[in-house]
Amino acid sequence: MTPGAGPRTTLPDVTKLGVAVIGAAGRMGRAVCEAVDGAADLELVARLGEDDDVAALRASGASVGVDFTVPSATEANVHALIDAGLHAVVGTTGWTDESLGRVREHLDRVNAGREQGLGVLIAPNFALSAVLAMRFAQQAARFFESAEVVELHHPDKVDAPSGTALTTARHIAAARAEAGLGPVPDATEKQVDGARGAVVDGVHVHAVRLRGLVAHEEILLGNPGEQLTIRTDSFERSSFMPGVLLAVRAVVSRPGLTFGLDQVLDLG
Ligand SMILES: NC(=O)C1=CN([C@@H]2O[C@H](COP(=O)(O)OP(=O)(O)OC[C@H]3O[C@@H](n4cnc5c(N)ncnc54)[C@H](OP(=O)(O)O)[C@@H]3O)[C@@H](O)[C@H]2O)C=CC1
Ligand SMILES: O=C(O)C1=N[C@H](C(=O)O)C[C@H](O)C1
Repeated sequence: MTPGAGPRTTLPDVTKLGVAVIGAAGRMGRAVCEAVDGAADLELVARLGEDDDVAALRASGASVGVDFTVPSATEANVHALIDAGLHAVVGTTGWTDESLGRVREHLDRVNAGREQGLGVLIAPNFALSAVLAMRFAQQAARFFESAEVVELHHPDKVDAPSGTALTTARHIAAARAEAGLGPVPDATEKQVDGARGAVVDGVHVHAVRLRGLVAHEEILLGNPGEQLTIRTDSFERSSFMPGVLLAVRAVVSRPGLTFGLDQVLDLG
C-alpha cells in the first residue's frame, strides 16, 4: 500500500473524508486518485494494487474505499472493505443478482450491530450522460416495437458487453414486460454465430471495440416509419469523476446497498 500523497508526516485531516482507491494504477484508478486529490473535502489516504491487502485499510484513516479493478476481483474487495469497516463505491463491472445479493446480506449482518451503518454504492456508469441515457431508454422502451443496444469501447476493455449495456438492456426488458410487450420482431432464421449480438433478457446487445474510443452507447428504438436513437459518449475519463465524487460523499449516509448513480440523483 502506498500512502496517497507521498510519505505522511502528519495524521490524516479528520475534517476531510479519507478515501482509499483500489486499482489505483489502472486507467480509472489514476483518474479517481487525481479527482480525490483535487477535492477540498476529501483526502486520498491510500492507493492499492493487486498485491495489497484491503484489510490493512482498517488503520489507514480511510472511510470510503473506491474500487475500479477487474470483474474477477471486485466482489472479494467489497466484502473485505465491509469487514474492514469501510463504505465502498464501486465502478467495476461483472456484478450479477447473486453477487449483489451476497453484498446485501453481508451489509445487513454487519449493520445490525452498528449505530452508523455501512454503505456500498455500485454503479455500472458514473457519467451523467450515461445515467440519463439509461433512464431515458427505460422511459421510452414501452412505446417501441423494437429495441437494441450498441455499446462501443476502447479495445483494452476486458469484458463484453459493457456493464452499462447489460443494465440498459435489463431496464428496457423490464419496461417492455411491464407494458405487456411481446418479443422484439426478428425474422432471422440463419446467421453466422454472434451476428445478432448477445441477447440480454430478450434485448439484442452489440459490442464494438475500436482504437480511439473511450466509452459510448447507442440505444435504438424502432416503430414502423420512425426511430428514436439515444446516444451517450464519454470522450474522456474525466466524465466519470463528478459521479464518483458524488457517490463517495453520498455513500457514508446511505447504509445498505445502492445500485446505480440514478439513486442519488433527483431524477424523479
Ligand atoms: N462505472 C463506471 O463509470 C466505469 C467503470 N469502469 C470499469 O472499471 C473497471 C476498471 O476499468 P479500467 O480502469 O479501464 O481498467 P484497468 O485495467 O486500466 O485497471 C484495473 C486495475 O485494477 C488492478 N487490479 C487487478 N486486480 C486487482 C485486485 N485483485 N486488487 C486490486 N487491484 C487489482 C489492475 O492492476 P494490474 O494492471 O497490475 O493487473 C489495474 O491497475 C472495469 O470493470 C471497467 O469496466 C470503467 C470506466 C467507468
Ligand atoms: O471499461 C470501460 O471503459 C467502461 N466500463 C463500464 C461499463 O462496462 O459499462 C462503464 C463505461 O462504459 C466505461
